[in-house]
Amino acid sequence: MTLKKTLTIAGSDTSGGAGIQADLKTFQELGTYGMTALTVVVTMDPDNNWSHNVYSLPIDVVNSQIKTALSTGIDAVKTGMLSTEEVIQAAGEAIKAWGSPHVVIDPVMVCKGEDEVLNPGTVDAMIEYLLPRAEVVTPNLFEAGQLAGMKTPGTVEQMKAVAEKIHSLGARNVVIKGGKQLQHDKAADLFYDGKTHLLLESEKTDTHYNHGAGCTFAAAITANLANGKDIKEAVIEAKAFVAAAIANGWKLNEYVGPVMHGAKSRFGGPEITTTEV
Ligand SMILES: Nc1ncnc2c1ncn2[C@@H]1O[C@H](COP(=O)(O)OP(=O)(O)O)[C@@H](O)[C@H]1O
Ligand SMILES: Cc1ncc(COP(=O)(O)O)c(C=O)c1O
Repeated sequence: MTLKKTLTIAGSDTSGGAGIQADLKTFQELGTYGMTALTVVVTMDPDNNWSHNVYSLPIDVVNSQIKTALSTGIDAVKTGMLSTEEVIQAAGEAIKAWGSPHVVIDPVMVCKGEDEVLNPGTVDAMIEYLLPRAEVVTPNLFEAGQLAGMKTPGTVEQMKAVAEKIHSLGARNVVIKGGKQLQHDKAADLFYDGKTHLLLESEKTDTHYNHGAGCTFAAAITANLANGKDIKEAVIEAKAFVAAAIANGWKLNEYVGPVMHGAKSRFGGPEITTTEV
């Protein structure tokens, strides 16, 4: 049996819910063979309210992993937490040389909650090296505003304007995640392919146990693209996958509640409605 090969270039979340851990669990659930290029290791301090430590790997080590993985003939690539401009440039150049279209950019800038984990200046590098290579980019509201150089969108109309700006920077498709943040009765994301704005909606789960949702969503899109789905289908199915994962999120300890990456195959996923807006 030949499996489609998916690569994540991202950080390690030691707590297991986000980062490459989320990506590998998702790749596995969706029947692809996952490979990794680690950029940073994130640990949490149990003696200091679970505050985050971020340890960056040397650029040579990052490059060597990317080269190893791409040499195997990868079908789709995802990027997640890329700690420095140097790593963003390296990832972008390797993806360009690789030359295949299935590139999912999750422009991770902050972890959910408080901790700033990315250095300032990385936004410009993402715009230069990653957006022009993206089949799809998946910012949350804050990240979308940063990429567009506009204020953080707070309404669907504002999301549309921001999506158009990000598309003009070279990303072929844009999904802005309204998620829990957007003042809206559903969990709503805006999908823009350069022609049509589609609002994707599912029931909003009332939970704090959503750690890793963004990574899981982007990883599911990546696996779906590797498996041959078109971009719209890949995004809609990924939304159902992550919605099920959030609905079954659970408490790891008093600080963090990860999503359950394998929920959809066990319990099914919700219906996603799509409306042109
Ligand atoms: N409470 C929720 N109920 C259902 N879906 C949600 C909820 N929160 C987020 N989502 C969905 O999960 C996906 C990831 O979004 P989000 O968690 O906001 O990303 P990020 O982790 O990057 O901030 C999106 O499709 C979003 O709409
Ligand atoms: C390595 C890593 N990548 C990405 C994220 C972003 O996680 P989320 O999917 O919850 O936005 C985190 C947050 O802790 C992380 O530690």
